[in-house]
Amino acid sequence: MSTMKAAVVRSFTDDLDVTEIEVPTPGPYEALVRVEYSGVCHTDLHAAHGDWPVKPTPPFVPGHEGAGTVVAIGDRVTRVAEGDRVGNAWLWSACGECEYCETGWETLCPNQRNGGYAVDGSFGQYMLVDSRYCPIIPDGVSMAAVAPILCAGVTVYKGLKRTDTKPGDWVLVSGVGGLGHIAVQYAIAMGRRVAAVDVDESKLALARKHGAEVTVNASMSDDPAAELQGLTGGGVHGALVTAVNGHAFPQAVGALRRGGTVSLVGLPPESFPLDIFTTVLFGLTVRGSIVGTRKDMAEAIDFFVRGKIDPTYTVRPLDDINAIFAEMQAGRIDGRVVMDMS
Ligand SMILES: NC(=O)c1ccc[n+]([C@@H]2O[C@H](COP(=O)([O-])OP(=O)(O)OC[C@H]3O[C@@H](n4cnc5c(N)ncnc54)[C@H](O)[C@@H]3O)[C@@H](O)[C@H]2O)c1
Ligand SMILES: CCCCCCO
Ligand SMILES: [Zn+2]
Ligand SMILES: [Zn+2]
Repeated sequence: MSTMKAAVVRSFTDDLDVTEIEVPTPGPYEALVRVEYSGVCHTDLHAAHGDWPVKPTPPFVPGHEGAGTVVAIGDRVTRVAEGDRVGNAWLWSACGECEYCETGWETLCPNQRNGGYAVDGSFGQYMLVDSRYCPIIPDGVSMAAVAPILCAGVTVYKGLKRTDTKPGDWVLVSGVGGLGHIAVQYAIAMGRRVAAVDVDESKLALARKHGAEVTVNASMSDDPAAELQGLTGGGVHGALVTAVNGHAFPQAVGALRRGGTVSLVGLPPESFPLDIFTTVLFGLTVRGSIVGTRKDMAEAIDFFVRGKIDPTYTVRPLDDINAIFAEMQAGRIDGRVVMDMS
């Protein structure tokens, strides 16, 4: 039995256990991947804490922004071969047969399996992927830099598409952390004008660095929504909320122009009030958006390959995972942390 180093969630209240575990064996449609880098998504922190109603079952290995090289394949695999560069993703697999899979909405598949949640993920030196769903990583790009695209990138790209905005429209990015700072870049690349809101000045500086025209610090504003309405000449046409605090959600709705759409992506385990009268009177749309399909993933990676997206990231060792989670919980991570799995 060969072993690998991995960070394991053994309980929702303890630190992750960085230890040696067995290297898995690929099933018929699976590939075994030597992980080179893995991004750390706030979802991994939610997972490790059991934040959500549908909880993972410890022990498990989190991580769904893993990038690496195929080292073994199952006997039914045709889409990838040994030596290919692939990633894992939240959408680890889907059924391919339900009404959602049949209509381009595999991300809504009720039979989907999720990487780093129901299936061990990329916080280890090896991981399994479903060869029919794993993202393909083109040659010639940095594995460390592409890792954040595998969740943060595809999620904000899809979430921006779901704001129903067009080039020249104002888009608010609420929360400019791992997802949000990449959202600013996709929005700019998609021709939108970007407003950004966060509660941390260094995050807002990062938003401006990546192209945000106006920024608002919600922790220093009496009414962030009104301020954004003023700064954008009547409100934003679309909003993408990636914030990890419920207060950001009604603020984003309040920042919308008449007829505007807010795409909810952030997942603080909370709810928020939605004013019925103004939602109806102003014809507002409030919708949830979950990661992206394989097609969205390929498109999001293509934006990156063409140099339109430049994730801000810090490379750290797997051994730092508990410190990384503590810093993330405290809002002290600018951009993305990418762990070196060598
Ligand atoms: N829907 C999806 O498909 C999907 C995909 C990936 C991540 N997520 C979720 O998105 C959220 C963000 O993930 P991340 O990795 O970017 O997290 P992150 O910790 O890197 O960033 C969160 C950001 O929210 C900001 N924030 C906190 N309170 C705020 C407030 N009141 N107003 C505005 N901003 C505020 C923080 O300062 C930080 O910049 C998490 O809840 C994660 O689970 C959802
Ligand atoms: C419901 C959880 C969605 C998490 C997406 C990947 O971060
Ligand atoms: Zn994620
Ligand atoms: Zn399905």
